[in-house]
Amino acid sequence: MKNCLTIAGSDCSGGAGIQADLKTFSALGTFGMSVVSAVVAENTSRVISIQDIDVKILEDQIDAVFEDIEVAAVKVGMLPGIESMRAVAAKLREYRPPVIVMDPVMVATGGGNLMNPEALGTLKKELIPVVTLLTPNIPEVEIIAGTGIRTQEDMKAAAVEIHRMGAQNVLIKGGHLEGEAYDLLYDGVNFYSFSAERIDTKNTHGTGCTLSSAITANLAKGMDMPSAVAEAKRYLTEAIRHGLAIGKGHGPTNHFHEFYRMN
Ligand SMILES: Nc1ncnc2c1ncn2[C@@H]1O[C@H](COP(=O)(O)OP(=O)(O)O)[C@@H](O)[C@H]1O
Ligand SMILES: Cc1ncc(COP(=O)(O)OP(=O)(O)O)c(N)n1
Repeated sequence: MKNCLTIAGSDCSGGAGIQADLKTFSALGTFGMSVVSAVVAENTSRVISIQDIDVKILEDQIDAVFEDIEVAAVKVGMLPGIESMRAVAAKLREYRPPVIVMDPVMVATGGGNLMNPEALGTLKKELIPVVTLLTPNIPEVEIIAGTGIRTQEDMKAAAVEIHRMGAQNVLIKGGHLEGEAYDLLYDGVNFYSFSAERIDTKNTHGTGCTLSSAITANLAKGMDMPSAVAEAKRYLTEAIRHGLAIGKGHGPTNHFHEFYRMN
C-alpha cells in the first residue's frame, strides 16, 4: 500500500480539509497521514474562527512523518499565512517527496478567508516552484495570475502563466464557471480537457479537497498525470452525485458511494 500525506487545515465538520483528504486516501486504497496546519471552526454554512498551528509543531509533525515513513505523495491544502508557507516549503525542499499536489486554498464555499492575502507573494515565490501539480479554482487563478477568467481560452492563458511561475503541471478547476464541470490540465507542453456533467446540488463542500487528494492518491499508485486527474474526477463526480444533505448549508461530498463499492 502507498502512503499519502496531507498537510492541511482541520475542518471540524468533516467535509473539507484533512478530514476530506483522509477519507479520500482511504477510499482510494492508500494509507493516509495528516499534518495539521490550522484548526478551523467551520461547518457547512460558515467559518467561525481559525487557530494557526505554531510553526515549530508544524515542522515537527512533518519531521515525525518523514523520519519514519516512506511518503509516496504529499497533498498541500490550507496554509494560513507566510510563516506556515515558508516552513512547509523549506520542509518539502528538504525531504523532496516524489509527488507534491497543492490546492492553493484561499476562501471556503460558505465564505471566510482561509489564507492571509498578504501571503500571496510567498505562495508564488516559495511554494508554486516546488509543486508537481497546482489545482486552483477560478477565483484562485484570478488572484494568482492577476487576470479575469471567463472562457476556456482565458483558462489556457492563465495555465501557461502559472506554469511559468514554476508549477510543473497546472489543473484549473472550472467549478465556479457555468455549464458543464470543465477542468483544464497543462503540463508545459499539452492541454488536457476534463468534462463532467454539472450536478444540480448545493452539497459541494470539500469538492476541491476531494479532487486534489484523489489525484494525490492516484499519482502515489503510479498513474500518469492525465490518468490520475481523469480517475480523480470520476471519483469526485460520484462523490458529488451522492453528496450528503448534512447541515444547513453546503453539505459534504460522500466517499462511500456505490461507485467505489463496485470498483
Ligand atoms: N455541481 C458540480 N457538479 C459536478 N462537478 C462539479 C460541480 N461543482 C464543482 N465541480 C467540480 O469539482 C471540482 C472542484 O471544483 P471547484 O468548485 O472549481 O473548486 P473548489 O472546490 O476548490 O472551489 C472540479 O473538478 C469541478 O469541475
Ligand atoms: C480546513 C479547510 N480546508 C480547505 C477548505 C476548502 O475546501 P474546498 O475543497 O475548496 O471546499 P469548499 O469549502 O470551497 O467547498 C475548507 N473549507 N476548510
